Amino acid sequence: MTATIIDGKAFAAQVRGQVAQHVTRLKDDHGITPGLAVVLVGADPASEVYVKSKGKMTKEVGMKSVEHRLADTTSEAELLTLIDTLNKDDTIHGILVQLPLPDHLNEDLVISAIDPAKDVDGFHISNVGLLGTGQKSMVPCTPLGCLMMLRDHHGTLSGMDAVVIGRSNIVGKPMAQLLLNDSCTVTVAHSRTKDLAAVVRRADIVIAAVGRPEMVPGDWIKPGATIIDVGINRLDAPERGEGKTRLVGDVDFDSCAKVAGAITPVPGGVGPMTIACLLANTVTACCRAHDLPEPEGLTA
Ligand SMILES: Nc1nc2c(c(=O)[nH]1)N[C@@H](CN(C=O)c1ccc(C(=O)N[C@@H](CCC(=O)O)C(=O)O)cc1)CN2
Repeated sequence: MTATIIDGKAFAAQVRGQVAQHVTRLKDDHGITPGLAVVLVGADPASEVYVKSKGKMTKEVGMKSVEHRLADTTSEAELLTLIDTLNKDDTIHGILVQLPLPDHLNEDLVISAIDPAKDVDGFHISNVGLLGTGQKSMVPCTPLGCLMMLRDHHGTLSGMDAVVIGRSNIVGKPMAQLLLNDSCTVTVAHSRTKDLAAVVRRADIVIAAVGRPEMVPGDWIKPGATIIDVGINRLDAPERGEGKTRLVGDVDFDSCAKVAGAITPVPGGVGPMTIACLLANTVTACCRAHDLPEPEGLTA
């Protein structure tokens, strides 16, 4: 078998197109422009790239984009004051603090300062609780993107056996919750899971989100299974020239693609969906703030 490649880059462009249509409607029919504020503390090179990309795509879909770039010496009090100002700003519907934060800042405390209604990352404890109880919430962008790709590929996920490898608060746990809400039978595997190969082998859906390059080999995969690879690992690639690198996922793409029914590539799979879903969440937050119907197909 050779797996179908699920093209996250193309799908993300489609989602951004839908977001742009909703933005036009909000502007034309209601005089409202959705606004997203992104806060970056410090100068982590990867975060710089993601924040720049978020600003560019926010503007491309017609939304207001605000960027706050703070020095890595910024105190917790200064950051909390900025969040408070953004919480009170009616032109801002979504607030995102880029992670990771410098070590001296407490991520939990910072996230808990964001108004849950503007928490377009879905990391606030109120949103975690709402998702966990199957209620309307803001949903973390990466798992939402994975869910959209799975629904698009399969239609319904009901009754499917899903294994999520990784139990992070940002991906693994919310992903498991979303799959459960879609009536999958869900196993969350992690570093202490016994016989991980056997656990993965029974899955119709494998979500790999461990952050270990090419950890899942093809002989762990049930023939025909769908693999969503969340890993983004940068490896040295001297074969491409001095100082060159290449990106790989958490699954060994070549061996897995021979067995799976469908697979997301890295790059060009889950990554682009993360930013598309951030824009979708901002439109959703804007509609909720103004008591307007939510955009269909862009929420969980
Ligand atoms: N507050 C948040 N911080 C972080 C999040 C998040 O969702 N919220 N996620 C990641 C980083 N991230 C967005 O912020 C992100 C990661 C990767 C991509 C992406 O498109 N990746 C490309 C490859 C890019 C490259 O060449 O390096 C791909 O996979 O094709 C987008 C967004 C951590 N922080």
